[in-house]
Amino acid sequence: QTAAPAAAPVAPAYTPVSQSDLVGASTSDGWLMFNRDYAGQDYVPFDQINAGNVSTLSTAWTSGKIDIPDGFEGTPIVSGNYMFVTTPKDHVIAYNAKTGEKLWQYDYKIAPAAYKTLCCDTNNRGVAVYGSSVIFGTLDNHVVALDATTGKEQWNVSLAEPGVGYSITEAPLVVNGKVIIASGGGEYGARGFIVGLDATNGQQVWKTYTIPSPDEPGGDTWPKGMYQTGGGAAWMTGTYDADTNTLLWGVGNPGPWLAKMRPGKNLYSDSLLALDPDTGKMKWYYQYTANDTWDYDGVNTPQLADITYEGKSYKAVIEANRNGYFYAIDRTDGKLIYAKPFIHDTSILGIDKTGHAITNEELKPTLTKSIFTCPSFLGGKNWWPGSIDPETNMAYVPTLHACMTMVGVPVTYSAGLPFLGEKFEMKDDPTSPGQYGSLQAIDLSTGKKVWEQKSSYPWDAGTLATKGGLVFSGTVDGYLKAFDAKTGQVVWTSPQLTSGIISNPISYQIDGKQYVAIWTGWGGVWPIWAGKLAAPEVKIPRGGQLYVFALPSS
Ligand SMILES: O=C(O)c1cc(C(=O)O)c2c(n1)C(=O)C(=O)c1cc(C(=O)O)[nH]c1-2
Ligand SMILES: [Ca+2]
Repeated sequence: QTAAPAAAPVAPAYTPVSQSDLVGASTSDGWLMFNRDYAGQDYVPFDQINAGNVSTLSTAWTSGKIDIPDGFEGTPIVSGNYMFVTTPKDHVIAYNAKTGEKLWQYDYKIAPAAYKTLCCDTNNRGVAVYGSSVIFGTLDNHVVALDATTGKEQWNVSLAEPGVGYSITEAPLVVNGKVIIASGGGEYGARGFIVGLDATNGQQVWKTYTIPSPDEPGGDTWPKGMYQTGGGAAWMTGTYDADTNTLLWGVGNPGPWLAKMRPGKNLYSDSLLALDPDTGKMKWYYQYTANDTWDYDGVNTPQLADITYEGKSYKAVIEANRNGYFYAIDRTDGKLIYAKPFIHDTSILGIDKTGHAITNEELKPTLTKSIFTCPSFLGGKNWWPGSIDPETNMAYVPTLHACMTMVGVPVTYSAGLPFLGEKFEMKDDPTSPGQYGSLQAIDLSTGKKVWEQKSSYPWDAGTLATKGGLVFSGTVDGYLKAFDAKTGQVVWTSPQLTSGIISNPISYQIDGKQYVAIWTGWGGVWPIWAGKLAAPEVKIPRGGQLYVFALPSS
């Protein structure tokens, strides 16, 4: 390249990221991983932006519109002065996080076969940073490492063929020099797995299937041979307990969807797995929904929190599950602390003496029986990460309110085709018709709702809690909002942005200035699968744009 050097961006210096930087991510000025820190709290200890001044928040810089019509689900990662983002088509872009200057762009070429096995839109939720690498997964199942300062490829490995069911949508997590990442593909019967790759060269160190073979523990919870097409995709980034060196990772729905075809608990579908990050060996598991027939993937972020419940202290892992229950589980042994419904729920009847959900067997469809149940197959909450505020002791949870009809249909497995065995249609929740979403604050020491902001739209965006006493989240019609963390009152609404928001807001500081960043870019699962319920969103313009907000300079 001989282009005019004066126009070339001056790349800021980059400080390589170490394992101790990742362990200390919660006190960093950046946003070093998908959920900011290993605990997965999506909380920043910054209070420059607060209830007193948030009304003056304005745009510091934007990316300009990016003309891709699919859902922008990526969480920007900020390390030093660099911000790394992904587009739904596996492009990676580096910006100067302070000025918005574009530093480089890497255009991954997705194998066309990959597009036929994407259940829920074309998307990429972001990168991981480690050493001088920026690491991400692709829809055709590669994991790629780029040089953070130049965007040049360092290594590129393939985990599975495209077109047979697998696809990677999640951001990797790096622990102890290993890139931990997993596939999606539960709707295609692809047998789920999680891998640990050597971060220096991409070589596989371990691979753990989420669905056991007959000779492994849990293998007897499947009818003969069905584990091979049993789904169980671990398609959302997990978290990590550094104190006990334990990885926590959620597992999705079993395949096929029609449970009557696979009697048994179908471990480890819809479960939380505790794994050794160095070997992939399982320490314990907790199954949220046994023998699931409703697509209640157990993949929502397992968030670490130290809580008190009924007078006792626990090292807990918190998860607002797709089955509509808000769980607190002891993260030292996988035992339930409590689980409480946070939406209208007919699929789950309560919790039994062993601490597990009692599923409503009457509301499981067969080839001849159609059922109506709540929540819908998109769950009481889908993948959008919530946040945990240690000061208010609350979890801020984006929730969905809808029900569904469902009936069995004959299906046989064929690689690369949907493996469902059910037909379904989303319906209004009779207890809250026309109200498809809410943002809820839940007290960690009771599991009970403290406040709720209802919306006619689904609540399709993640949340960010800040020490400034604020909770940020986005709306389907394109507004970023700040809520008072204690009361839920709206204290700031952005101007209407170019598209709807289905991503997770982040915050970072550079040179003593606090920024809040968010992608717009409507898409994701709702417009594809919500049927008539998604009619109001047809008018929402498509295309992505990254917005970065800050207080005006005084
Ligand atoms: O079982 C799976 O493998 C799998 C994967 C994905 C994905 O990778 O995005 C989703 C789902 N399931 C799913 O059930 C779902 O509701 C969903 C929503 C979204 C999205 O990006 O909005 N992805 C997925
Ligand atoms: Ca699924």
